Amino acid sequence: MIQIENLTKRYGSTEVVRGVSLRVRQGEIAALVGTSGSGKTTLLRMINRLVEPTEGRVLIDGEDASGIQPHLLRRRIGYAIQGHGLFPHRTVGQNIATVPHLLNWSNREIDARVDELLHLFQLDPAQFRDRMPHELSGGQQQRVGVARALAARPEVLLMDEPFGALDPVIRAKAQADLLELQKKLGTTLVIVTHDMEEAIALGDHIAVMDKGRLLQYGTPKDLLTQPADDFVESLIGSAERPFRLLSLTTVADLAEQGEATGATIARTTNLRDALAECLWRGVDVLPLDGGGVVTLNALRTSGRGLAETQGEVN
Ligand SMILES: Nc1ncnc2c1ncn2[C@@H]1O[C@H](COP(=O)(O)OP(=O)(O)OP(=O)(O)O)[C@@H](O)[C@H]1O
Repeated sequence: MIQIENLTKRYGSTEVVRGVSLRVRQGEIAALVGTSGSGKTTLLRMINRLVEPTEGRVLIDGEDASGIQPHLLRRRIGYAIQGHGLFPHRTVGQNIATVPHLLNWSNREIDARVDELLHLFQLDPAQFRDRMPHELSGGQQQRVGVARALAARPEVLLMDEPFGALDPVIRAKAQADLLELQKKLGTTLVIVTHDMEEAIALGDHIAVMDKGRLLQYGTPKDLLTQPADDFVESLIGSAERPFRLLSLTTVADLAEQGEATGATIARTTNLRDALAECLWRGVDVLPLDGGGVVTLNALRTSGRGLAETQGEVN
């Protein structure tokens, strides 16, 4: 659990983070979004004391971070940044081993951990362990960057625009991999992103920042249905809101008995993707994995229901 209490950062007379309080529960993902310069990175870096707070405090599992030596704190908290930040003259294996090495793990333990993480990130150790970072694609570099941040099994992982440099297709894949991994490991995650879509896809809770202030901290649904003010509403994008709401629910909730032709879709498919699939295939019913169907009619009704809850009925 991360508790951020009334955290403020001033440079001279300028307050770049202003009295922010929020909690991230064990195993949850918090996404920090907001305009450029709103203080997201500064807030993130105060969690691992790369930036020292001017006022307020951060508790990690109840322990005041200001009482933990910064270098020890940073070994407990993984940190991954945009453009991966890999050491260019060290192999993939050496990069991943950085923190375990600092913690004096045995060579045997380190080698086993490196291979375990490479497997986890779908990079064959025999093929990738001894490569240099420049011998990897952008997506592979990014995965190694995240693997390195996770190497010493940190309780908390901080990520600053980790997928910002990736193209949209790889980015979606990287997000899905991260979600799966995070569920498996139970890591508490705080991620800074410019991309509301990414925040909605990843965040259990989303923190919206503007000019150093926290405007709203809530679930994706809270933000979509009850934006705290015009700024949050504009960031959410009112035109896309119905689609974003659709992306929060899976077809499993709308499954009906019946049969339909064509390839089945997973029950975890969200309503937006199912709607796109109907339009793309030109059908009004889709078969589901494991039996049953979802109909275009059910998707429409559900979409209308969601729109009504936010007062957008026409
Ligand atoms: N060391 C520093 N000295 C003075 N001002 C700083 C320092 N670091 C950051 N700032 C200022 O603090 C404000 C917040 O910066 P921060 O990087 O936290 O914003 P951000 O929301 O992460 O922005 P972006 O999305 O563009 O990365 C900016 O106006 C920035 O210029």
